[in-house]
Amino acid sequence: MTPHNEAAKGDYAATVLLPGDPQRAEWMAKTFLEAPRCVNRRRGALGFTGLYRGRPVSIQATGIGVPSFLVYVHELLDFHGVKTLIRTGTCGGLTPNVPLRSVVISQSVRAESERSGQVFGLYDAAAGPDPGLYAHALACAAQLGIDHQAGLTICSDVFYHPEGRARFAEAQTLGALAVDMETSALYRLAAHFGARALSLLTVVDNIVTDELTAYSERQALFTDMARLGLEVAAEG
Ligand SMILES: O=P(O)(O)O[C@H]1O[C@H](CO)[C@@H](O)[C@H]1O
Ligand SMILES: O=c1cc[nH]c(=O)[nH]1
Repeated sequence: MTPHNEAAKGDYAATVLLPGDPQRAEWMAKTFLEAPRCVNRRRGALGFTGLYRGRPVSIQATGIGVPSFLVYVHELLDFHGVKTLIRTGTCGGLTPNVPLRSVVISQSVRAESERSGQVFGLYDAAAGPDPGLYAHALACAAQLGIDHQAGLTICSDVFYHPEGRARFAEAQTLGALAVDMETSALYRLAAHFGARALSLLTVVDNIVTDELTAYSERQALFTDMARLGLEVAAEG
């Protein structure tokens, strides 16, 4: 048990999928895992453990933004000894070439703020995805016929920003594909603890074209990303 998670040692598998939204965590667990068991309800940050293709896998909701993410994932790594983290998040497309509902695989990440997620330098490691997980995700996505792109993603601390889309101009010149709010923390924290990490993101809106998916279609929307994350978890 930790201050934010009622699970006992041993309740989490060594590999944990990390959606932000607790409803996505519950849907993924009940849709894809055999014998899913809820291991955390504290603060509604639902966590589940079950089997995927006979191997133990957990799914833990992390909430919105780096501060929330750092709490839940630090405790998974430090207390529960988790070794592999696969974010199954959502993102906003930063280029018209990233189709709505497709999957972005974060090959590298830039935090919008240099200070984001840093605790006196603790997590200040040059960090990216685990090369093995990344390569495996690319191969699985191709094999499963999942519409995907891999590249630079941006991690922002602010969803509603007074500058609107203009604040992403520099990122767009760097070729950034999409923005989310947790991936830089994922890669930094995993590097600090010597864990493996990968961020998979479904495009739910596009900041350039103003296209938007409806929340009501989101379960079906996440099928590709969930399958991809679980396949990487099972074999990666
Ligand atoms: O859908 P999740 O996984 O929460 O991810 C994205 O959605 C939230 C913003 O709406 C942020 O957490 C962002 O990173
Ligand atoms: O526009 C978006 C969509 C999802 N997540 C974000 O952080 N931004």
